[in-house]
Amino acid sequence: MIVLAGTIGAGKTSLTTLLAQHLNSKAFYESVDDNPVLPYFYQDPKKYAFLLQIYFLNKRMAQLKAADRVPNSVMDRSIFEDSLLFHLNADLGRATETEVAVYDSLLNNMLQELPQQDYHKRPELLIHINISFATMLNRIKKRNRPYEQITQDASLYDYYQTLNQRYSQWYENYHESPKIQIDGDQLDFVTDELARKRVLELVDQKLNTLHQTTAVAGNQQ
Ligand SMILES: Nc1ncnc2c1ncn2[C@@H]1O[C@H](COP(=O)(O)OP(=O)(O)OP(=O)(O)O)[C@@H](O)[C@H]1O
Repeated sequence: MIVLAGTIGAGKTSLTTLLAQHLNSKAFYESVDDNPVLPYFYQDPKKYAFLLQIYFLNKRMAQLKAADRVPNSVMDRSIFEDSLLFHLNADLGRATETEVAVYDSLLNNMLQELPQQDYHKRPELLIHINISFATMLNRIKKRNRPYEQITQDASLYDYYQTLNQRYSQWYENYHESPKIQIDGDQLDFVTDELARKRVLELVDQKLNTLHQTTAVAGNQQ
């Protein structure tokens, strides 16, 4: 299982599609437009932050179980980032300490579920698409989901900025699996054919290295 990571508008969904095609495998998407809680969350984050996380956690666990059965499956967001987003929301006063404690413990419990398959919960590779704050704002504007627009709610500017900053730190501290970072400002794999090729090359190289390491480890046993 390969998982994509990155802030809002980083291009996770698009790269998931590209990679699944490239690897001749299956893509697993978190559908955003039919998320019943998201518009409410943006309207009243304090009231709906906890419910939104429970919604995402439930969906992602189901997705993980389905993706686990497919070789080389590609997922459009990692379960680990939900925690990053929830902790940011909690720090902004949108969730109580108790809600955070309950969420953290539930996440932990769920990740330990099916212990015989525990290693499958850790992806083979995490791909972080790193974009600057300016690119993030452009993409959000261009995509035009009403509830994400800063013109609707000026406080979103700070939320997005902090989220973008926390992602860099989060990636540095991520050690659940092998990882690779793609420069999403430089490599616009959605519109630029050459960039697309380069990104797929980078991923192939990393996967080859990982497969070689696994083969060597296997031979030594
Ligand atoms: N765990 C979470 N907590 C709060 N909001 C979340 C969480 N996960 C996703 N979101 C929200 O859901 C929406 C979709 O986010 P996400 O980054 O997954 O997809 P995206 O914006 O389509 O990204 P991409 O363009 O990279 O595919 C955003 O408004 C984001 O803020």
